[in-house]
Amino acid sequence: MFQPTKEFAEFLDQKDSLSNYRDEFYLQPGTIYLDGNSLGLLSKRAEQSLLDLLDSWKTLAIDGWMQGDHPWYYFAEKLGALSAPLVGAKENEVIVTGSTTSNLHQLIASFYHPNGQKTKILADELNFPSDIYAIQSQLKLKGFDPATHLIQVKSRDGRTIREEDIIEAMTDEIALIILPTVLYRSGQLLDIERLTKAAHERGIIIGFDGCHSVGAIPHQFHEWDVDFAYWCNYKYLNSGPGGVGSLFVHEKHLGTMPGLAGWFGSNKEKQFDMKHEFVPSDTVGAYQIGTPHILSMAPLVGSLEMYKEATIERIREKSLHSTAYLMSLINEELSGLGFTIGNPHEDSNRGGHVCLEHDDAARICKALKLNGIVPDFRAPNVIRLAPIAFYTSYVDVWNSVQILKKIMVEKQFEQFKNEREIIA
Ligand SMILES: Cc1ncc(COP(=O)(O)O)c(C=O)c1O
Ligand SMILES: Nc1c(O)cccc1C(=O)C[C@H](N)C(=O)O
Repeated sequence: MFQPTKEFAEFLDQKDSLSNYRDEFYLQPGTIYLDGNSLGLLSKRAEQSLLDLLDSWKTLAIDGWMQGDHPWYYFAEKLGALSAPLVGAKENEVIVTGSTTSNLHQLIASFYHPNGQKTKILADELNFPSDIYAIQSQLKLKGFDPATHLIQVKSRDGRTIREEDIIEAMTDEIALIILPTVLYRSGQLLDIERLTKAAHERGIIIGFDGCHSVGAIPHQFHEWDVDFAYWCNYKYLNSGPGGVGSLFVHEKHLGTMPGLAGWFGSNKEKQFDMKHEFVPSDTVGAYQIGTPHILSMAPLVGSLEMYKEATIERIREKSLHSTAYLMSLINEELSGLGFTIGNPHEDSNRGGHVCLEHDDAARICKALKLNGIVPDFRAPNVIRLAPIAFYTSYVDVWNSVQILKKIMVEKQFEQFKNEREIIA
């Protein structure tokens, strides 16, 4: 279905209905950026919305809370409502607040209610470390030993987690399940609907870390009955380093007390009554704690506008096509050079990046960077390559594989130590 020539890459670019978005991003000349799954690039619209919010501070000062195009008091709710279509949520189910890890703390504090023999938390052994640290510390706060109360489903191949194994681990002792939607290293996409159904049949609450899928893959969190989810906005959603995270809580759980209360979780009419009795918002806004980080939320305005236009369905379609194209070029051009494609191959199980394994991965990444290609390295042996629907062209993908081939044939990587940098 794909041809390995440059002309074919150019032909794909001509047919690409999202190609007009590329010029909206700050792409550095001479660089092909394949790391938008870790930190997305700045778009001109996101930059403008940040400048707009700065201006509201400049011109309105304290009145910016209730005035201007984006009154700060309602900004987190407004951005949540704008994000809702990306994850198949209702407007009152998504809020932009906190960071991925602090949101997970809030959600465990709210949804982990050990009771009788149901006292354990189920996760997987390949999840991102920060999630595991949060679970361990929340277990300790409840007086449990993570060594016995955190159950981590094992991977059979070191890359992926079998859904059957997860379901088998949903025993009578499990009170809460936390899983990634897409695994950060291998890019495996889990069947969220199936796992949610299996958890609920066993009376278990289930939540998902959507860092590696939201903005690349459409979800239907409300319809699938997912209890909660949380994600960052600085990867596919291009909201900038340290950009504020998001959380989803299913409508059926709204109207109850959050585990960690703070005045910005209040009912908005009552917040400034300054009473010591906390009255939570009846929306997902209840899960906020302190004052919203307005300037770190601002780029999302421009970014979400682009998603509204482009639609997450078209983005997923191009992303799947680009990663399939990348895999076909890897198979065609790099065979016999020691590479293995570690991500699932089927569209239904694949996230937004390609996981390329090699024993010399760390130093191949260094050689790629020297040649103007930006991947990232994940120990022990993974090069992650993410063609981003908004700004990576098919010619970029073609050029990247050609450069990688040259690096391997000329053994350019041998000039480096096979060790990661401080930030991999
Ligand atoms: C899957 C996953 N979970 C959690 C995190 C931690 O996010 P944060 O640093 O925003 O809390 C990241 C990325 O850093 C991630 O990729
Ligand atoms: N959050 C990051 C950061 O503050 C610095 C460097 C990278 C990150 C990341 O997001 C890494 C990313 N979660 C990963 O999948 O590895």
